[in-house]
Parts: sequence; C-alpha cells; structure tokens
Amino acid sequence: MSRSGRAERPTAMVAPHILPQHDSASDAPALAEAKAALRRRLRALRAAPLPADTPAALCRRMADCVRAGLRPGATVAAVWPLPGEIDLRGLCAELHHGGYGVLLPETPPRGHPLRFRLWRPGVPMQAGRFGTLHPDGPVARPDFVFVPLLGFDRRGFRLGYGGGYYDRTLAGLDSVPAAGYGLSAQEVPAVPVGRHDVPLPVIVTERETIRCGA
Ligand SMILES: Nc1nc2c(c(=O)[nH]1)N(C=O)[C@@H](CNc1ccc(C(=O)N[C@@H](CCC(=O)O)C(=O)O)cc1)CN2
Ligand SMILES: Nc1ncnc2c1ncn2[C@@H]1O[C@H](COP(=O)(O)OP(=O)(O)OP(=O)(O)O)[C@@H](O)[C@H]1O
Repeated sequence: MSRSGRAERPTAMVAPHILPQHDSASDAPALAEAKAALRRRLRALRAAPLPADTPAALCRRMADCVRAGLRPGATVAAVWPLPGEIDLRGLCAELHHGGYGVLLPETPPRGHPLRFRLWRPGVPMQAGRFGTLHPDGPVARPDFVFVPLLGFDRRGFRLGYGGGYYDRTLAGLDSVPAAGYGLSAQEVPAVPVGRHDVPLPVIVTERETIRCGA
C-alpha cells in the first residue's frame, strides 16, 4: 500500500518507462505513483551509513567539473543541505575561495521555479519552505547548476523530492549547463519519466562523472 492508503499499481512497478503520457501539466496518476514508490525506496536507502571518504570524493569531482567548464567569476548554483543529504558546504566554501559566485536556491510555492541568491561564508541564512535555508544575498542567474537528486539513471533522468522545482527552473533558464550529483548507490536502471522530465547531460557521483547518453 502507498502512504496515501491506495494500492500501488503493478504496471508502475514493472515497466515505469512505458507508462502512458498525460495531457495536463501534472504527471498522470500512475506515473506520479511510480515516482512516489521509487522515492520511498530511495529515501530508505539513504539511511545507510556512508564510508567516511564518500562526501569528500563527491565534492572533489564536483569541484573538478566546475573548474573544467567555467572560469572564476562565473556563478554556480549548489544547495544547502537538508537532513540526510550530502553536505555541499565544503564545496561551496571551496568554490567561493576559488573566485566563483556561489548561488543557493530559495524555495518558492509549488509550481514556481527556484530563485537563486548569492552566498558567501558567514552570510545570514533564512528559513524557507520544506526546511530549506537560503542566503539573504542578491538574486542572481547561475551560469551552471548542480541538481540534487534522490535517484538517477544512466540516461540522465533524475528523481527529486517531487516538487518539480528543478525541471521548472532549468526549463526557464534557457539551456544553462547543469549536472546532477548524488551517490553511486542512488543509481536505478530506469527512472520513470513524464513529459516535463529533461535528462541531464552529466551526473557526478563519488565514483565517476557520467556523460549521459554518451
Ligand atoms: N538541499 C536541497 N535544497 C533544495 C532542494 C533539494 O532537493 N535539496 N530542492 C529540490 O527541489 C528544492 C526544495 N524542494 C523540496 C521539495 C519538497 C521537499 C519535501 O517534500 N520534503 C519532505 C521530506 C523529504 C525527505 O526528507 O526525504 C518533507 O518536507 O516532508 C523538500 C524540498 C530547493 N532546495
Ligand atoms: N516544467 C514543468 N512545467 C509544469 N509542470 C512540471 C514541470 N516540471 C515538472 N512538473 C510537474 O511537477 C510535478 C513534480 O515533478 P517531478 O515528480 O518530476 O519532481 P522532482 O523532479 O522529483 O522534484 P524536484 O525537481 O523538486 O527535485 C509533476 O506533476 C510534473 O509533471
């Protein structure tokens, strides 16, 4: 049974990649339920303890990814950690000290894109929706976006917390370069996708930098 008390649909579990498409702005119910079921599984998996060097290995790859593609002075969107997530605060500090502008998202009401604000070490953080924290710095446009995820596949599709925030945000940023990031343990064979889900070109894990679809 799902959290809502409804039975989960077997088709959604067996072949999530061939679910019928829906005509409205939201995902069709079967697709939404397939995503919700996968989210529950991936959240549970996140509770497992991590090897001590894993977060540092991931952050190192993410910093390399920025330095390979952008010059200092460019702005990079990261996130401030929510409980249970990989902590990118060390990466934020490293990028800031390397001359990059570090942006963090402010979470708007559901249905709206994220707004990114400039962060620097010590800047006051404001409490936002869903327990998120954002800096009170000026709003700025990212030159590059790191996209958090609960799960991903090798095609570059990802699953987040279900707000649809990143798909909306990237759709509004006119082909800004972006990379997903997460743990290799968060990889699944095929994330269930709807018409708003746009695959990411790159996903960085602690083990590899995946060029999706390559
Ligand atoms: N650190 C971080 N910041 C982020 C995101 C993220 O994934 N990670 N977001 C990515 O879009 C946006 C916030 N989106 C969110 C959308 C829904 C929920 C949410 O429903 N949270 C659940 C608990 C989820 C869990 O702990 O697994 C809740 O509040 O009950 C949280 C954030 C912007 N900031
Ligand atoms: N660009 C968009 N325009 C309209 N609706 C969208 C857009 N992107 C996503 N949605 C809708 O938002 C809802 C949540 O999307 P989805 O389940 O893909 O979220 P998510 O990627 O897990 O969340 P997040 O991006 O916040 O981490 C779905 O109903 C989806 O169809």
